[in-house]
Amino acid sequence: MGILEVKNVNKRFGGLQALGDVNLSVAENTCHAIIGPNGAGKSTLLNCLVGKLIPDTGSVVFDGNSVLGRTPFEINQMGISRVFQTPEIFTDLSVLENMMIPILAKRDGSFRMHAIENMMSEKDVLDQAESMLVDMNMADKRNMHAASMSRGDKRRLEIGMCLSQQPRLLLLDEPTAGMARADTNNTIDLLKQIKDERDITIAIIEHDMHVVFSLADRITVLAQGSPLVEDDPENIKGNPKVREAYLGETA
Ligand SMILES: Nc1ncnc2c1ncn2[C@@H]1O[C@H](COP(=O)(O)OP(=O)(O)OP(=O)(O)O)[C@@H](O)[C@H]1O
Repeated sequence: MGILEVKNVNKRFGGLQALGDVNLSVAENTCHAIIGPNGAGKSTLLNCLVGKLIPDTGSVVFDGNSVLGRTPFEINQMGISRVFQTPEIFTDLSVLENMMIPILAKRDGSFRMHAIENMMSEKDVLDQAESMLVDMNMADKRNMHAASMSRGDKRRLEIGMCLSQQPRLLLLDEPTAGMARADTNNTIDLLKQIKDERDITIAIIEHDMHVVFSLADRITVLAQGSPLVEDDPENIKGNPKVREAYLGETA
């Protein structure tokens, strides 16, 4: 039994079957990649896991509890954190202030913007944020304006902000989209480090096969809304069905 169990999930948008009978089991403390061509249903599936979409039928169970019917905030409190394609950071604030926000939100169960004014007097929150910046190799950037960071560093900060909430499942939605190769490689190294050092499960959607094969322990290929195959990376690489569906090659 995986930490995340998706069973017979269906989702239609009008006449379009975006997800058809999706089954997915993500084992605890592994990195599970979900790949597939454009329009295969990857983002729709991810949205069903975090409460942004509700499946028409089927179940989504995290650590023995259904996520269906819960708000994105409640699902986050259950231990699922999501990193979006575009970094979701506060560009007007410093790197340190950004890191403090999710820690405050987790502690208080909500976050109000005026809390920023008194944030620096919160010694425990400050210590946790500083410590996470050290873990992310960003301590030297603590006073930088978040807006002035590179795309790779913004993503590093955002991943750190997610981790500061101590999630058990980290969902990554194309974490290296739009990055230069050097930033992509730094992000791969960071995610490998997170995998090795933390008690965490990672599910990743990614188009860049270099990223997928560097990180994934298990891969599910979606095609036209349904799982085509699930296997280990080595077997996925050589699978003619995958090449045909995903790479557009004939077997
Ligand atoms: N809100 C929506 N309303 C109508 N159709 C939608 C909606 N969201 C997604 N779709 C459609 O559902 C299908 C699956 O889309 P989805 O974004 O999940 O695919 P994807 O695999 O994530 O694609 P990509 O790799 O291009 O991001 C597509 O045909 C898309 O146009």
